[in-house]
Amino acid sequence: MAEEPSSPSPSLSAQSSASSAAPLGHSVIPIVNKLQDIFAQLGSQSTIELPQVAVVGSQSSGKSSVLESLVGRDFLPRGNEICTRRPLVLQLLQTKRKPDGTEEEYGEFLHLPGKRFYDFSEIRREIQAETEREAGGNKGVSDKQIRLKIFSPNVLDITLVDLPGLTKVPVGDQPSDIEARIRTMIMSYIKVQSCLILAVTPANSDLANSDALQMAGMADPDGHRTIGIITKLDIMDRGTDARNLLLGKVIPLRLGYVGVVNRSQEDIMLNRSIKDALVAEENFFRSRPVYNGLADRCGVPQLAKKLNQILVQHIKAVLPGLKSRISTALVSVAKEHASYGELTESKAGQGALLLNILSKYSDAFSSMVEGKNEEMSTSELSGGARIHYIFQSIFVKSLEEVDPCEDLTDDDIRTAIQNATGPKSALFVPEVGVPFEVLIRRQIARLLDPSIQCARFIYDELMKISHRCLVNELQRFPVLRKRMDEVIGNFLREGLEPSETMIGHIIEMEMDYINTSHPNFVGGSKAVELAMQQIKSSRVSLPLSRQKDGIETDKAPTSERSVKSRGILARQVNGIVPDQGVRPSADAEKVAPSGNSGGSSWGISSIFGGSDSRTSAKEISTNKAYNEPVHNTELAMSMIHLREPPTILRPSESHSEQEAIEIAVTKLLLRSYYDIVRKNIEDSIPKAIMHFLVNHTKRELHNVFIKKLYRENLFEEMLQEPDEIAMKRKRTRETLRVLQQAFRTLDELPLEAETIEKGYSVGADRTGLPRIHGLSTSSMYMTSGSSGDSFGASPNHTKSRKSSHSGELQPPFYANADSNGSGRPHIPSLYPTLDM
Ligand SMILES: Nc1nc2c(ncn2[C@@H]2O[C@H](COP(=O)(O)OP(=O)(O)OP(=O)(O)O)[C@@H](O)[C@H]2O)c(=O)[nH]1
Repeated sequence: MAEEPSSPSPSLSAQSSASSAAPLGHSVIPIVNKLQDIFAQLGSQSTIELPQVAVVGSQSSGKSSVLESLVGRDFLPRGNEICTRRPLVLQLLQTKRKPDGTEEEYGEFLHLPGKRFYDFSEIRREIQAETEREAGGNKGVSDKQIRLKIFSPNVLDITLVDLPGLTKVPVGDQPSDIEARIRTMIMSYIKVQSCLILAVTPANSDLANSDALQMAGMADPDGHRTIGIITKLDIMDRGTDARNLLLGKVIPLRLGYVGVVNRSQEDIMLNRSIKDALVAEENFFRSRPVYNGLADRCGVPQLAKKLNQILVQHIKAVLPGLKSRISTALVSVAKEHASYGELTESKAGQGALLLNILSKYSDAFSSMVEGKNEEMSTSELSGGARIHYIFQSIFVKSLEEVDPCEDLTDDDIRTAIQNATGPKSALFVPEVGVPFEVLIRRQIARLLDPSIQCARFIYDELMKISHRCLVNELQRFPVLRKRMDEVIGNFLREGLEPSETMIGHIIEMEMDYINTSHPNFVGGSKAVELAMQQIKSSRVSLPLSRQKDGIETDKAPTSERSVKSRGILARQVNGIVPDQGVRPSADAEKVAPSGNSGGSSWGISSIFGGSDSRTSAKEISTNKAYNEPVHNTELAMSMIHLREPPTILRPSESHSEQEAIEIAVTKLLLRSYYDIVRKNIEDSIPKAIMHFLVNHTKRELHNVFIKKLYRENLFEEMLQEPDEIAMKRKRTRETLRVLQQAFRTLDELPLEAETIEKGYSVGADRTGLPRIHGLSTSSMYMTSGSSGDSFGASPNHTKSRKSSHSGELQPPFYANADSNGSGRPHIPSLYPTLDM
């Protein structure tokens, strides 16, 4: 056994030499710890999954003891009765030795910031006290972490998590489902992909029943991040050893096993130090020939080194993601910071700032209206698109749906015709032209309301757009925002007035001159022709019985009649759908066959100023009106009494065919002309609104802002910012600084680190050990010659072992590295039980 006489008693401090074998790890892990602190400062620790090492196992399997040995100090509550009852997150941080060679080791709790614990037994007491604060004094378990940092020159940089041990039977305050609860808690740590799992199983228990391996198998089925730890090698039954366990022959594990000997309860009671324990452990392995050749998997120092190597690779793997997260955060924080702007004190600076804001606002407003805004939503219409929608899909569509004759009954038309005839009606044929004009004006007037409404809608839209401009930038200037809102509100209201006036003019213009010469207007003769056709077809379509029974026919429900005549009447001429309900009145039907062929003589002249034989119909109605008093003549022989004219006079009830034609013609004319006006309105109202309101605002807004707000004496007041903004600016600046620092820290990673260790692929090489970027990890572990030697694996010894195994050229203490001795490079599944 080649012992190094000069070497100090092996403790973790001895690992500093081992760690120098893998300096890359040390260039990375401090960065991660730095980042951890940075993110803790940012209060977003949970957003980054930093690599951790969690210890799992059943109760009293030796988890805390393993951790303690790794740290090299006594500080964890340990023992048969004392268990881990809250997760303890332990961050080991390597510090530099002081120039005078002395070392300083201390712990610091997150819940007691700034308080350094130099006495490690005090740390233990604090852990116990803190455990009880949260989980009570009677075996209760809590998932609330205790966070502890250990600063020491004697540790490797690793974050470790000590977890409560798995237990089956509830004791003390433990709830009945304690096992399930602890499993869930453990799972929440070890399921995280960046968590390395130390699955602790005591050597004196059955590995096949190991809770630790079972849970690790669930969390890490591929075994990429599970290291098996076999404790209590010293108290195995006489005649048994853990060689096969360590070689993975019982349950193979990709990352293999490390066997350790911790202090026994007796050792603890005797206050045996960890240093002594490590010496004892070393002696233990040295004195057991069965463990010869397994130096790489025996002892706490080996575990520490192995862990560190793997951890480095883990960190490497998460770095790019980390970096991109930081840069994303950086971008958004920088943006937020920029939105708070810089403080501007000078008048000139304030003026420039104000001017800039006003210009940007006006530009943003125009962009939104024009649809050039970069932040335009893709989920809904906004800005100009909404304006277009209001014009086309609301305004135009609503107008298109209006039927000008919808609210005009035949009686209305008849009344209008008779009123237009005036006193001469009995003698002369009236013009349809006059009632047409009266009626069409009435219809055109109806267009005013929707047009005004349309303008108001657009006004509302512009208001909305204005509220959406520069929201972020103006956040810091509430006074300015308010003043700008006022200015633009007033300005838009002012813009609404001329547009409404213009709309009024447009409608009045349409009403003022009814252009019956419009080329698209159906015209009188065509209308008459169409009306005649309608009447004719409706008559043809009437059942014979109804034709005979005039009164009944007249009183038949309109709907029934219209439905029947619809098929024949519904023809579109010049864009006009003839009135489907038009039908001859009872009188008309009676009169028509009596030979008044006047229908054929109807033409444009008769409508717009011509004369015709409308007399008969009129006469009938007049006669009828006078007939009633005549019945009473015998009662008034001497004096002829006139019936009092009724206060309200209705049009004559007699309906001639001519009248029916008149009504039909009027409707045709109304529809045709209304169509022309509607098209004009649909076209000119949006134009008026665009010109007087929308574009006017776009053009003038900037000038108006300058005129109303750009006053030197107002700068101060308008650029006032709330305290909250100043605070936010300060906070984001700080966050930004921290993030930038984090980003730089990541950038400072030595290039070689990037290239040499690009993450470990756990594919095993021929040694059965994981490969790290093409390098066998064995070569890395081999650099720890001291530890190999410390178990007496002298070079010679090594050689002999090497040759004893399969003849392959590989380091001796890996000679049996393939977990099942088959030389199989890969262990496909983690837990197939291999019987020996
Ligand atoms: N002989 C011997 N005793 C050990 C070994 N490891 C741990 N022990 C003892 O086993 C007992 C439990 O050890 P702990 O380290 O507290 O075990 P734990 O898994 O952390 O326990 P819980 O936190 O309660 O689940 C203690 O008395 C230790 O001294 C070992 O390798 N050999």
